Amino acid sequence: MIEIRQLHKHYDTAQGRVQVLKGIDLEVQAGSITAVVGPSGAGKSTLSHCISLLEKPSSGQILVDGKDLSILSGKALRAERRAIGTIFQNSALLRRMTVAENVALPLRNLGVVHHEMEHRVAELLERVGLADRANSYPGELSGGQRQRVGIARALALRPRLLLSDEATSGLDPEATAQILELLASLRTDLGLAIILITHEMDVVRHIADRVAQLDGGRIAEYGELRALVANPESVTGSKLLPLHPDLVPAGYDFALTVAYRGTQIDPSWISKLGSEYGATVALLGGSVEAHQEGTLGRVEIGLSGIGEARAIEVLDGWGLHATAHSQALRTDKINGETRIEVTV
Ligand SMILES: Nc1ncnc2c1ncn2[C@@H]1O[C@H](COP(=O)(O)OP(=O)(O)OP(=O)(O)O)[C@@H](O)[C@H]1O
Repeated sequence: MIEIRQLHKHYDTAQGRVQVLKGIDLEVQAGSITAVVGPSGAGKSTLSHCISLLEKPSSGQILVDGKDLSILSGKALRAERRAIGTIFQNSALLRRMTVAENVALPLRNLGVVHHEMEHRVAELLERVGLADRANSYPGELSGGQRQRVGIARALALRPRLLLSDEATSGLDPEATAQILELLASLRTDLGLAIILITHEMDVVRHIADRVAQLDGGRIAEYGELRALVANPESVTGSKLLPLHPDLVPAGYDFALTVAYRGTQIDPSWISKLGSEYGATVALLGGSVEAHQEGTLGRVEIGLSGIGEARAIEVLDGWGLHATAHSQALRTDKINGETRIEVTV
């Protein structure tokens, strides 16, 4: 398990002290993926550099299975840093070395004997699906393949934490999907703790177990992905599955924001509101996606023919968390806009 406790980082500049990280607490269990998201300047890169021990935190702890790595330096730091493998946006491979030589680098630096090294490199390349490209040079590979070589190299010393710093930025959707599939399999098969620093909400939604929203050097929100999405008040949740809160359409009594809370939601719940409770439902907007642990969804509906409290109660019984629109929104009725009408 990786624990980051009260991590602070400041820089002293000619203009004075810049406090970048202001007490970060994070806990990443083995076999789980935590995404760190946040706007530009929030401190994501600084956090990444501190976790990978490229930079020393000003204060706080980075505990790997209970051992504080932030206080180490020199030889002790080099030895313990092995617990943390990092993959970067540009994969950072050496262009004049083959794929196999790049993956072997950390093992070579450690003085691993030749035949053991060859065996391990072959195993790693097999793991990332590039066994047939051992003798290629990075320039001969696609961006996604280079990134997989970077992952193989990061795994060479059997780390317990894999830190992915914007590793899928700039990759096309297919290559991104392959990298995410690989990371998910590493989480499950090797029980790795993975920290994903990213600005790509699609990536987070597909793969993260927990999400930390960094803002101004602090964690503004932190929790299970499912819980954040199911909480209509969560800022992170609304970024993960954005809705466009809208007004109650003409002819409808009220509108609800409905978040999927359970993992087994009956997909016909909208029509059931009509067939079983006599409601008329307008679908105003929404986003529903299959996720590894079931369906994630946030949907906005307009309703009539049923009371608001009753609708909320019924939806709750189906594993759906409904919240009413604010009074201000309800008093304004919309006219003339195209709506998707659901016949129930
Ligand atoms: N070496 C440094 N000296 C002074 N200030 C720094 C230094 N490194 C980062 N900062 C400041 O810390 C803040 C956070 O920077 P950081 O690069 O960590 O943010 P970020 O969330 O990664 O942003 P982006 O998504 O744009 O890469 C910024 O205001 C930046 O100017």
